[in-house]
Amino acid sequence: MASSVGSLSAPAKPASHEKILEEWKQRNATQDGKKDISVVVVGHVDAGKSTLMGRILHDTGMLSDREHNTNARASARLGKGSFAYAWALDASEEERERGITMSTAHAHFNTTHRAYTVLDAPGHRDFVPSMISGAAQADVAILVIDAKDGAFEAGFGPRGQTREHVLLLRALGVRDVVVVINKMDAFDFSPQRYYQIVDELKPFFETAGFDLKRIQFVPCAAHAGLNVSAQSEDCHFADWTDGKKIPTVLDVLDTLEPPARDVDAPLRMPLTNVFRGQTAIASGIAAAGRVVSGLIATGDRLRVVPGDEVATVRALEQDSESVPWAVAGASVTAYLSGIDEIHLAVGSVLCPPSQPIALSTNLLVQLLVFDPTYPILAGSVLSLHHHSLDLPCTIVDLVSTIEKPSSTATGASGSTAAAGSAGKKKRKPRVLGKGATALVRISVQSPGVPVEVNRKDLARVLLRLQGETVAAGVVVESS
Ligand SMILES: Nc1nc2c(ncn2[C@@H]2O[C@H](COP(=O)(O)OP(=O)(O)OP(=O)(O)O)[C@@H](O)[C@H]2O)c(=O)[nH]1
Repeated sequence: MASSVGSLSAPAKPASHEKILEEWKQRNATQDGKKDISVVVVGHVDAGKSTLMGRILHDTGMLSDREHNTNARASARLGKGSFAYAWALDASEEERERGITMSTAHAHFNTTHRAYTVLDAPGHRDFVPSMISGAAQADVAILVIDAKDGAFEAGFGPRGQTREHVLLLRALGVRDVVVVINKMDAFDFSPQRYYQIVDELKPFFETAGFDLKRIQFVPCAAHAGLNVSAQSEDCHFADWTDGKKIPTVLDVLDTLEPPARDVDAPLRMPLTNVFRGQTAIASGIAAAGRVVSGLIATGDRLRVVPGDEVATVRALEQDSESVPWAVAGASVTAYLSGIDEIHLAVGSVLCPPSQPIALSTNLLVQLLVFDPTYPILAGSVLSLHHHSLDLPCTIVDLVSTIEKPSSTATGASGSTAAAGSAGKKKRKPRVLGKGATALVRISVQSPGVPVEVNRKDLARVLLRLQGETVAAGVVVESS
């Protein structure tokens, strides 16, 4: 069982939060239990994200042979046999029909030392907001690259999603990325192709502000299951390193460290989904999301922000199991009573009634500007993304900007260079240029956004304009 949840044998009446924290800290100190990590899977459309996850779920026992065989038969009937593994995550009829992921799917699997919650984000550019919502909840990321001839080049090209996804990950605070170079079967597992891709990606990661020590590369062929959980005689990865074993995707995932969890802070649980659920665990109004800070326990009375409604947690579900409590880092579904569904929405935050999160309509944001097609000026109306919330905002004032220095303009991204490095500072610029860092005032409509400037997880925002992510940043002041 994951280290952030209580056991099923806990009493119906919850222990005090102090006792829960004590138990959780003790468990962590003795390394009893697996560490919880949430991972978002990103990459250009058709790179093989869902196939890789389906394969991982199968190899870790979360998708049975029977379920997989059913998917294989049904997908073959539609002439889409190659999507059999992807169907484990692409569950809706439209997704299966079109062969693409449209919403972010949730699944769970365990490696030897870790309990993973996986968010399989869509690769298609029309669904970037879902990807943002997935990445905002993630501790680490898997970036899937299609190694096929022309496919890597298209994905990494100007219209490809590889670049945008890497920049978004960095902007959303993800620091560890496992780059899975997939479809290596199409190149007969050629080390030349693999290292060519690695060599092109590395400078881009560096320019985007990642620490290369935290970027790990793994070759695989997800569809055939090569180097996902085990190597096989058919793949020649072993030959590349004089017989020394190349780590598999699961080997690498098993070594990632979760970030420190803010368990002592008040509960903050932004909702990613609200629905009427009926499972073996509970039924009724269900609110799913990630515990960003603090802890949640059955019996808790919680305030829903925005609004002043209070609900009671009747039951909690994590990894399809009933749990009495969960702490920061866990993705859970809370079954609520004493509240009407209309008071809950995607983007609402569950908080203790005595310490609700504040809502702000005026934000001072430190921004990193990507490569906008349309100019960003004072008065521009954009959409602001904060966790799963997405609402219109207006740029009220361009306070200052530091233009991208020309020496970094050659970065592989061509879009965001080393932010903050010695560029020229300009007060009251007329427009925000590509690659600039800027301080801007933004207003959003009432009731506002639940941001907390002292907590990075809750201070990050992204700005989009006409279906394109144009800037990312951190709120430094809010009112
Ligand atoms: N040759 C080869 N094809 C693969 C491999 N992995 C996946 N594919 C194929 O690539 C196609 C797309 O796979 P998906 O898993 O749906 O890709 P995706 O990245 O999840 O797609 P979106 O979510 O829509 O962006 C399918 O036809 C897969 O069978 C692989 O290792 N080798």
